[in-house]
Amino acid sequence: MTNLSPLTGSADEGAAAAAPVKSASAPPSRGRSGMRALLPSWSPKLVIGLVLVLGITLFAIIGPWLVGDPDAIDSIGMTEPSGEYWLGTTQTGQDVFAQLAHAVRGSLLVGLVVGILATILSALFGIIGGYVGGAVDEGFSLLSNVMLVIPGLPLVIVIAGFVPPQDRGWWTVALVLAITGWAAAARVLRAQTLSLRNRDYVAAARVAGEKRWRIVSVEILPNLLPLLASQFVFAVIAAILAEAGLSFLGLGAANSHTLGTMLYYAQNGFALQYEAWWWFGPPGLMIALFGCGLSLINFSIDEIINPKLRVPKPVAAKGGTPPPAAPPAPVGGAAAQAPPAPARAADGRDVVLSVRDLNVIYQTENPVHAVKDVSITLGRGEILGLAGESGCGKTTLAYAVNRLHRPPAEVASGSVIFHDRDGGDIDLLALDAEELRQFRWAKLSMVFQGAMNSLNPVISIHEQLDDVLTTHKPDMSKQARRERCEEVLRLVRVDPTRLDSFPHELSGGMRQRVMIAMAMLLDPQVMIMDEPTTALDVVVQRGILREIIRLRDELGFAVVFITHDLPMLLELSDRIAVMRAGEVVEYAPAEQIYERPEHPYTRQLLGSFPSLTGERGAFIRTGESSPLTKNEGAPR
Ligand SMILES: Nc1ncnc2c1ncn2[C@@H]1O[C@H](COP(=O)(O)OP(=O)(O)OP(=O)(O)O)[C@@H](O)[C@H]1O
Repeated sequence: MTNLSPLTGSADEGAAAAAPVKSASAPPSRGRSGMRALLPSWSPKLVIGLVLVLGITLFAIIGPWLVGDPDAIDSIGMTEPSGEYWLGTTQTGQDVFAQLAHAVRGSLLVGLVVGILATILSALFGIIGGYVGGAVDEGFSLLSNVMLVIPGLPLVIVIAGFVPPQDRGWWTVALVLAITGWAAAARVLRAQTLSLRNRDYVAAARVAGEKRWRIVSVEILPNLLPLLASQFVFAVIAAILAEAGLSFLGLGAANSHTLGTMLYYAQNGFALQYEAWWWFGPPGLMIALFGCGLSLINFSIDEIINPKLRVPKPVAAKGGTPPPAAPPAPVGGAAAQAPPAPARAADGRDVVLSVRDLNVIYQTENPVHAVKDVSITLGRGEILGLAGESGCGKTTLAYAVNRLHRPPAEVASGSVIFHDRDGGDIDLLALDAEELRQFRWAKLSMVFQGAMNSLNPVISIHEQLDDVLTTHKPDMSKQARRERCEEVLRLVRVDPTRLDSFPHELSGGMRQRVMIAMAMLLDPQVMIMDEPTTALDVVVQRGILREIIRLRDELGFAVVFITHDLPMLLELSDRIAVMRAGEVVEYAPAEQIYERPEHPYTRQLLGSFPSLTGERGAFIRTGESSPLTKNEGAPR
């Protein structure tokens, strides 16, 4: 059995399959290119945050040049805001507006310096320690742990108090705050780095001989950027607040103007008692507005840095007219509107699932019509193969059938009806969240692409299987749940003593079988398997496929088996649907697909597998039984 090699002569067609599709329901694209594509969408939160932060920063930069000397004393004493003094004067006649301009600059400098220093320190100790490991990590961890257990504020007070007031400028305070403020962030970064360094792409970079500094800066650092950015923002806010607190205690930057020192002098000048709101109000408001602005930007940081988290906006058509909205998922009476499903599939089986004219579109800047007018009927106990080259829409179809698709994917039209064993029809596109939760897994389960990595590494196999039972069958006793878990493991030929193992203690094939066992736990009527054996070697793959056929024969569930491996499907399936660029181009019994393929694309797919015509394709060429023959129940 070979994997699908790139189809000769089909490069354009393959590109067409993956290319954004402009269809009647897909509005004209207004794609962003280059750097613009990297920009986040302008959410109100981000806009307000940026306006606040940039406005205050601008005031801090140019304000001090436009105002007079903030320390100049005037004999007019404390006066309310007026045309001459926009924010009034202090007890000693100093201009509050002039003080505010210098104070905002001072506080922002403290915040910026602390933000930069604390982020550098936390990145250095957290990321380097986490990646290098060993003695370096232990040393760095010890240091950050020590910094964490020392109570922060008293330490800041001691350090700040140690520096004589005349030497205590804003930079001294900033240094003290940075030294005491990096440890918690370093711990988080270390934990994240430990997890990232075991990822496959980092291992691949290591094997490829990349230097350590490059692995850290190119493979690991970009994944930590959202964390670093929010830690920076948090450090800036915390520093401005801490400086204000220190100054309020008289331990702040004695010879500098900051918002904290302004509040300190306002308090010492009895501004509250004199109800001189113009003295203590503006600095307090500035701190609140700047913190608020940074927090709002912080909300958008993940979206800015991680393209996966960007919420796609509906794309407007040229000329400002909104695009024709995709019809919403049918509700309520959708089953009635859909063409009635045949009671029996073509081969005489009862129908368990019927998909009619399903359309799924990824509503991105360049909408992708990934599933086009697909209609398929799954018979009870049938194995339906879904074949087609990469990107033709197989996974999108499977997800939409199970309502697992997420924005930007939208079901534009069509229906998916489940014909229950008990007689009722269930319109899957009309189920609400709770109905869907009860339906999934109990009646239709799914084995995902790369399933062997879907098990949680820190939870035992038993707990993971047990979770499914406790969720769907809360009345089942503990003993009965254990017995059912053992039973399904036996069904997939994994020793039940493995129940208490953790995923890493099992081989890839065993993990795959456990996932299939999990999908069978609730005795579903349909199982969708999305390339469940792709990552496995051929021998293990065949073993698992044989189990699937045996289990189907024993338990009678239907299977939708998705793969690009057409020869495998020919051996496994009753019927095969061949997909191309989102459409089902041929849908027929497996024998017919093999013997009399009608569509040129099916012929092209078949022709691309050398084993079909070579020595090893005996079953395919002659119809002779192979070790993997349908309805064969013999164990490996
Ligand atoms: N989140 C997304 N946003 C935009 N387009 C997407 C998204 N996910 C998938 N697509 C597009 O939808 C089309 C179908 O993708 P799908 O993953 O369903 O293909 P597939 O046949 O399952 O491929 P494979 O066998 O490689 O998994 C592709 O053109 C793909 O680029």
